[in-house]
Amino acid sequence: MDDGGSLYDAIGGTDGLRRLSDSFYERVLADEVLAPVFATFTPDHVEHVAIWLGEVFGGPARFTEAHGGHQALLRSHLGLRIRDEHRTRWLELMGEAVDEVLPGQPVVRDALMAYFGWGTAIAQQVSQEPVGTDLGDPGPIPRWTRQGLVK
Ligand code: HEM
Repeated sequence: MDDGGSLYDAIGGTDGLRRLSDSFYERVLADEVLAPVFATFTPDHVEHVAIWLGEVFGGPARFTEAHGGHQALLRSHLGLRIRDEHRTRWLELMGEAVDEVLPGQPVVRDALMAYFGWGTAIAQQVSQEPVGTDLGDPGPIPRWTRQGLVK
């Protein structure tokens, strides 16, 4: 079946994801709802998010190999106490970033936003637990295609 290829390729690989991550963080840091949540932001985040998304969307497993894998990602969100309004705003700003970086690609947009809807719910849930919580083994980093989560 022709499934249109990986989302990673559709976005333009790691460079495309860097552009997406850059555009997103520019918006976050200028946003009065989210900027305070990202008070510990450093420029490394842009690259780390691009690497994470690359692995999720079918690119190389670089987050697993060099950045602590699924568990490290979950741990980054511990203690943030993300509220509904934060998550809603996160999704709005990511939607704007997708529109800027990938204009005129509604099918890819829908697939990305479906992942972000799913992933932000997990981030919000984990963020209610205090820093240092033992998360156990969360398993490998999830993979997401145009058909959704790979089971
Ligand atoms: C699909 C959803 C999400 C993904 C893929 C994601 C990805 C990431 C990644 C890769 C990092 C680590 C950055 C680094 O180590 O440099 C990170 C950290 C962070 N994320 Fe998320 N995130 C998501 C949802 C959210 C949401 C909904 C919020 C809040 C509204 C949020 C707030 C933060 C903050 C504040 C940090 C920095 C924590 C620190 O200082 O280490 N994230 N996120």
